[in-house]
Amino acid sequence: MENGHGSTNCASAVPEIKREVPNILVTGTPGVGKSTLCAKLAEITEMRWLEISKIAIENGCLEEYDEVYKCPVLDEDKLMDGLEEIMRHGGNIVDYHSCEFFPERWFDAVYVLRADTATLYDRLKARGYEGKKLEDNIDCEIFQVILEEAKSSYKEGIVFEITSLTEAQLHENIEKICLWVQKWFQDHPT
Ligand SMILES: Nc1ncnc2c1ncn2[C@@H]1O[C@H](COP(=O)(O)OP(=O)(O)O)[C@@H](O)[C@H]1O
Repeated sequence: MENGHGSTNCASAVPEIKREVPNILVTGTPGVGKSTLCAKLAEITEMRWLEISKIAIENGCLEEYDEVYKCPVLDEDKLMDGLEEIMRHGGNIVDYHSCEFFPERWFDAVYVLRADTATLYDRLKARGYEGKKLEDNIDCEIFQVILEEAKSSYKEGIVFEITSLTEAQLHENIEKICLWVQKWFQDHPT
């Protein structure tokens, strides 16, 4: 089966089952606030927070090390195969800074977090990013690369752009997503 970009992976041969709990993808440039949002959301909804970067390391799903960006490169197929079963059953909040390689059928909602340049710069600097890695991540946000990726990989109606720069916005976003989850349950009675 194809994902949003036409690539394939062998896990998609597994027959689909009807999810009783939705799957949510939270994506965006590093530093936009994905982990902060996901941690809170997982606590409130009791859904499972899947930090893809950590899962990839823990399960040996890394192919090589990118010296320019100083980060590991994912073995996407191995990772997708490993996650297939857990995603089929639903109840997951997937947290990753890219979104085009996940199978489209996995997600019921895709939240793309956005941040302004000044805030993102400070956050990434504080994290120790510098040089090309810092510049490219800032450019990625300015040119809304992840938002465009999400829009071209998932159905328009399930992609939501949100901003999480302050505590107040964080709470607004949590409320908004919790309402979306409630509505999903109403629309998908068991
Ligand atoms: N809504 C928010 N209000 C204030 N600070 C935030 C908010 N969201 C994230 N941060 C801060 O921004 C930094 C990056 O957030 P993080 O959740 O780690 O981003 P990501 O997971 O997208 O890389 C952290 O220091 C975090 O405390």
